[in-house]
Amino acid sequence: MARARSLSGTIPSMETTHDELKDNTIIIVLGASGDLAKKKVRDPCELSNLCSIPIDDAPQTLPALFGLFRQGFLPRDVKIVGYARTKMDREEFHKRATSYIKNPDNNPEISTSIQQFKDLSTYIAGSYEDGAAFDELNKHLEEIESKYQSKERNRIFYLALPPSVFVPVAKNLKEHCYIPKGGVNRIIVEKPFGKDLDSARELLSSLKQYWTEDETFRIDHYLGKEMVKNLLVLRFANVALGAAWDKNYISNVQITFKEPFGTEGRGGYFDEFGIIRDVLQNHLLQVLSILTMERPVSFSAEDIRDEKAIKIVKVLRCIPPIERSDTLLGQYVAANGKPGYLDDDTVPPQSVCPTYAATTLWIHNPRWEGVPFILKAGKALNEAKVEVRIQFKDVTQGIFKDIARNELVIRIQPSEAVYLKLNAKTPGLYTRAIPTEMDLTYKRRFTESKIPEAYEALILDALKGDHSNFVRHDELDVAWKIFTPILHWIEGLNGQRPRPVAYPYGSRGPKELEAFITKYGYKRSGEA
Ligand SMILES: NC(=O)C1=CN([C@@H]2O[C@H](COP(=O)(O)OP(=O)(O)OC[C@H]3O[C@@H](n4cnc5c(N)ncnc54)[C@H](OP(=O)(O)O)[C@@H]3O)[C@@H](O)[C@H]2O)C=CC1
Ligand SMILES: O=C1O[C@H](COP(=O)(O)O)[C@@H](O)[C@H](O)[C@H]1O
Repeated sequence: MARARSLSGTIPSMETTHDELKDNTIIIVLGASGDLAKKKVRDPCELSNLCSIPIDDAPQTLPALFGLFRQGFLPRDVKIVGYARTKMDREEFHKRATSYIKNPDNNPEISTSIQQFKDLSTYIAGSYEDGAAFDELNKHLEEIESKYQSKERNRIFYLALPPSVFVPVAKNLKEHCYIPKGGVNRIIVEKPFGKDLDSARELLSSLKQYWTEDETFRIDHYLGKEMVKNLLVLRFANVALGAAWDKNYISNVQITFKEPFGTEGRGGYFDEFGIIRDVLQNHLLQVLSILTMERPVSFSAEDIRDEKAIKIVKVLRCIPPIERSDTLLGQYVAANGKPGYLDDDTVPPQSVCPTYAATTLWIHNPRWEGVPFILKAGKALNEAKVEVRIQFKDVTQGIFKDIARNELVIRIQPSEAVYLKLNAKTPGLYTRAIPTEMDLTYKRRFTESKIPEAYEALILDALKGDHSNFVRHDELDVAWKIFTPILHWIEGLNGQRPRPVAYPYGSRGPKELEAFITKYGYKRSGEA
C-alpha cells in the first residue's frame, strides 16, 4: 500500500485569506424554501459532517451551512436569512432548514447545535421580480445589522434558484440590498449558466451589469470535491507523475460519471437539459481542464484564480468543438423492475433526450496531440462512481508478452482513492509478471481525516473571498464553444434529431460503449 509521509508540504494558496469575512456577516439564501435547492442525497456518508442524513432529497445549501456552523467555520456572529416566495413563519422555516438532521439518540451536543442554528436563522417571504419585496428584505437585514458593535457589515447572497430568475434577482439585490460602502457584497450562483454559447453570453453579460467579477462566485460543485482538488497536488507535487504526463506516455484518458438512479421526479427539468449539459459540459470538463492544464507559475499569489483560470482557458482553447462521430448517446429503458426514462410522467412521451453520453475530446497542443479524452456520463447505471482513468502506453515489446498496461485511477467518489495498476513479478522461482495495484484508498490511509463536503468547502472559500475554486466567465465561454455544436445537433437545430441507443436501467450503459472506447485505444487488462 502507498504510504504518505506525515511531514507534509503546504500549498500557500490554500492558506491565503484574501478578504476573509470574520464578523458582521449575513448569508442570505434565496430560494430557501428548498423546493428548488434540492440535492439527491443517496449516500449518507456524502455529507460527511452532518450527524446523519436520510437518503432522500435534502436542500444542499442549508446542510452545508449547518455543517460549517457545527465545525465552527462560520463567522462568529453570522446570521442566516432565508428568502423565497413560499409564505411560511420562522418555525416552519426552521423545520425545513433542519429536518434533514437526524439525532435519534438525542445527543445533547447535536441538539444544542440545531437550536443554535435555528436561533441565527430567519426567513422572509417575497417575490423574485418585485423591487418592493427586496426593500422588505433589506429592512430585515438592516434590522439585524443595527445590533452590530462596529459599522462594518457584509452580505453574501446565495442564489439557490432556477436560471429563469437569476437576472431579476441579481438586479433587485443590487438595487435594493447592496451595501454601497463599509462592507463586502458577494453573490454565489450555480449552474446552469445558459444552454449554449449565445444564451450563456447573454446571461453572463446581464449579470455583469449588476455584479462585478470580483463579487461573483460561480459554483461548479465538482471544484469543491476533495479528489478534484487533489488533482493539482498529484500532478504538480510528484515529479514521477509529472514526468509521464503527456502524449509520449499516456494512451488515453477516461473521465467517468455513473449514477445508479434515473431522473425520477426531475424528468421535466432534465429533459430540457440532457446529460451533456447536466454533467459533461461542466463537471467533467472542469476535471479534464485541471488534468491537462499547464503548471501555474505560482499557487501563492493573490491572483491564484486568474493564474489557474488563464491556464485552464488556454488548454480549453486547444479543444475543437466535439464531432458527431466522436459521440455515443443513450437513453435508459425499463429493466430490473425499474422504469425507463420515458415512463416518467414529467418526460415528453417521444423524448430523445440522452441520459447517457460518451464523447471524445482532442487537445491540439504539443503536450496532448493525439491523446483521446473520453468523457462518459450516465443515469440509471449499475453503480455510483466518478473516476479518472489514465491508461499509459504499452511497454516496449520484446521481453514481455501479453503484459497489461499501467493505469492510474483517481476515484473521485465514492470511497476516494488513487491506485496505480502496475505489473510485478509473481513471487516464486520463475519470472512471470502479474497485474497488481499500488493502492491509496483514503479511508484506509487517512483514518483520522474527514473528507469535506463540496458545498461546505466552496461556501467557506466564498466567505474567504478565495476565487480559485470557482468558475471564471471566460472559462464558461470557451466551454460552451466546445459543446454548443453537438448540443444543437442533438436538439435538431440543424436537421433531424439523433436517436439515442437504448440501454437497460441498472446496466453499464449502451452495449456499444465497449467498441466506442476500444476505438480510442483503451485496452482492458489482459488484452494487450
Ligand atoms: N478503491 C478502489 O476502488 C480500489 C480498487 N482496487 C482494485 O483494483 C483492481 C482493478 O480496478 P479497476 O481497474 O478499477 O477495476 P475493473 O478492472 O473492474 O475496471 C476497469 C475498467 O473495466 C470496465 N469494466 C468493468 N467490468 C466490465 C465488464 N464486465 N465489461 C466491460 N468493462 C468492464 C470498467 O468500466 P466502468 O467504469 O464502465 O465500469 C473500468 O473502466 C480491482 O480488483 C479493484 O478491486 C484497488 C485499489 C483501490
Ligand atoms: O450537477 C449535478 O450533479 C449531480 C451529481 O453530483 P454529485 O455531487 O452527487 O456527484 C447530478 O445528480 C445532477 O443531475 C447534476 O445536475
